[in-house]
Amino acid sequence: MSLSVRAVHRSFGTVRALDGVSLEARPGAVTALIGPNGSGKTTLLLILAGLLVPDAGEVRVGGYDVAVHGYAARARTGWMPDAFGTWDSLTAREVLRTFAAAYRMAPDRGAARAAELLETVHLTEFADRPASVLSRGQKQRLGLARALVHDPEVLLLDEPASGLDPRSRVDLRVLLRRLAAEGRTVLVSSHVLTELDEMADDAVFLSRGRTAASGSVASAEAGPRTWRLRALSFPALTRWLDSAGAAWRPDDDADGRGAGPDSGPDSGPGAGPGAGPGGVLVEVQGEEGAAALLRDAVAAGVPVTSLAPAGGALEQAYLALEEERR
Ligand SMILES: Nc1ncnc2c1ncn2[C@@H]1O[C@H](COP(=O)(O)OP(=O)(O)OP(=O)(O)O)[C@@H](O)[C@H]1O
Repeated sequence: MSLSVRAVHRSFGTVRALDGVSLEARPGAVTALIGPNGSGKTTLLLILAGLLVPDAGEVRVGGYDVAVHGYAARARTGWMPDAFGTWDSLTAREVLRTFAAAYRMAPDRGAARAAELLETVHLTEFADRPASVLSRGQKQRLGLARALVHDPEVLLLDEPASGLDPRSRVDLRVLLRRLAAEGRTVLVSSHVLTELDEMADDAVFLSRGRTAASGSVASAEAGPRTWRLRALSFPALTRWLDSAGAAWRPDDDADGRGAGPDSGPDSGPGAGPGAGPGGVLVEVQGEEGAAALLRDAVAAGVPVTSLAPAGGALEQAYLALEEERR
C-alpha cells in the first residue's frame, strides 16, 4: 500500500477531530474520502500531507512514515487544498516555477513542467497574467497543476471539484483516472457523491472522526439499491408489483412527476383518476436484479417507460450509513 493510516487521533482542544481513523489507499486506484461536514476529512488530509502532526497513530505515504521521514514522504506527495491561496503578484507560470524550484527541480525542467501542466489544466492563455486575475475555478485548476509539479506518486485532493464548471469537472475526472491508470495513488475528498461514483474505485466513509465503512464502489453498486420505476399506467404497475410480491413505495420526488396517479401534469386529459402514468421506488439487488425486474414487468404487459437508479451507489451507501447512526 502506498498510503496507510493506522489508528490516528488528533484533537483541537476538546474537539476530537480524528478519533482512531484507519484506512488504506492502493496504487492505481482513486479512493474517495467521504463524510459529513466536520467529520475530519481535511484534518486527515493535512496529516497525510505532513502539514499537521497527529496526537497518536501511524501514517505512511509512499512507503515512508510521515513522522520519521517527513521529507521523503512529502517529496512523493502532491497536495491540493480545498482553497488554493496564491501569491497574487506572481503569474500562473511563475507560481508553478516557484513550486518546481521548491521541489529542487532544475530551472529548465521546472519551466518545461510548468508549461506542460498549464496546458493540462487549460490555463495556457492565462500563463503570463497575474494569478490575482484568475477566477475561483481557474485558481482551483492552478492548484491542481501545483500539486502535480513534482510528478508525485501519491495525490491528496481536498474537494478538488469545488468551484469548477461542468467541463472542468469532466476534465478533472479524466485526469484523475489517467493518473491512477499510471499507477499513482489518488485520495480525493468530495461532497458531490454522484461525481465520485464515476471517478472512484474505492470509498472510505468517515463519521465523527472515525472510519465508518470502506469498500469498493463496484460492491456498493452490486448491493441492494433503490431504483425508480415508471410506467404509463400507475395502477397496472402497482397491480403487477403486488402480484409479484415486490416491495415498493410511491416515488415522491420533488417535481411531483413520480408521485402517483393524481399528482402531476402527466395525468393528462382523459387519463382519469388513478389511471395515469406514475412511478414507484423499488429495492433491487444490483444491475442484474434491475434487468430481471424490467424483463418481468415488460413480459407481464406493464407499459414501463423508465427504470433508473434513484441516486448514485455512494450516495445510497452514505445515506444508509447515516440512517444506521440515528
Ligand atoms: N484548527 C482547528 N482548530 C479547532 N478545531 C478544528 C480545527 N480544524 C478542525 N477543527 C475541528 O475538527 C473537526 C473536523 O474538521 P475537518 O475540517 O477535518 O472536517 P471536514 O470533514 O473536512 O469538514 P468539511 O466537510 O466541512 O470540510 C471539526 O469539528 C472542526 O471544527
